[in-house]
Amino acid sequence: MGDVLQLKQVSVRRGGRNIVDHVDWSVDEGERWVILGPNGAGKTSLIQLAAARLFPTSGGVEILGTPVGRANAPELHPLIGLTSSALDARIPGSERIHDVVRTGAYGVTTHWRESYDEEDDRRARGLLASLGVGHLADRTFASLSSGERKRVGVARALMPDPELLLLDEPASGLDLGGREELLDSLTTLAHEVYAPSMILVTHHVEEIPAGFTHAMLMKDGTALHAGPIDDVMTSERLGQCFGLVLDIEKSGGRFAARARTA
Ligand SMILES: Nc1ncnc2c1ncn2[C@@H]1O[C@H](COP(=O)(O)OP(=O)(O)OP(=O)(O)O)[C@@H](O)[C@H]1O
Repeated sequence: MGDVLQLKQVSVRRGGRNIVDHVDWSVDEGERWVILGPNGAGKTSLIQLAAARLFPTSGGVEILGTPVGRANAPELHPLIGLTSSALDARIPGSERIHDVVRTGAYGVTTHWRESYDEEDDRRARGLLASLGVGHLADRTFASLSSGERKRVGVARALMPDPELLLLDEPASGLDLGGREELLDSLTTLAHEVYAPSMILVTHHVEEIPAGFTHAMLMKDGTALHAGPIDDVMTSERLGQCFGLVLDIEKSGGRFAARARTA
């Protein structure tokens, strides 16, 4: 098992402590995971391990059946789509949106000497359209709203047709309309036959798209609970993770949570 991603007793040590602490985790084809946890729990570190952009201090990571090391990580990168605000920050503001998406095929953030064929152009246009931002293809990255940038980021991450899609806080900073449009796009993507396996990090249960299958709750670098989403997303488990007494509800495949009042 763990044919997409397998972590065995993975720790990452920084500043004299384990920021990821003995994590075991398996992600299989077709699964869509959400990772939740308080600030500093280790969620982004875990995503970076899954992206072969961070390496364990101890333990082993396998991506798509290949044990990951610094030497072979670049070969794995085209198989992994990644979107995060750190990556968005590296894209020059003057870059044309069509190029922002096309350069995702090479995992670079600015158009230089790579060559593209008609199929690449068609794919970039198709992805922008499927994320509802096809009309922005000729605009510059700097001219987009944060919600539009997030959707362009997902289109870019999908450009190399990855087998694993990693989304680090894709809905952060979006207004209600922008968040709902993005989640709708992700739910549509989740239900496509050839959709990649997905891992999404968020701070808010309301930002979990319908159709996600599994959840991990992280705390202090550990995987406190991990498994099928309805087993993990309970008031008791989520409350334990965030140190709160919570009520959690699910309706139409979406979750909502709030602190319990006396
Ligand atoms: N190079 C480093 N040296 C020391 N500590 C680090 C280093 N990199 C990360 N950390 C710490 O590791 C912890 C986990 O960070 P990480 O970004 O993975 O958490 P997170 O759950 O994504 O947090 P947030 O929800 O706030 O984005 C944090 O306490 C962070 O300060």
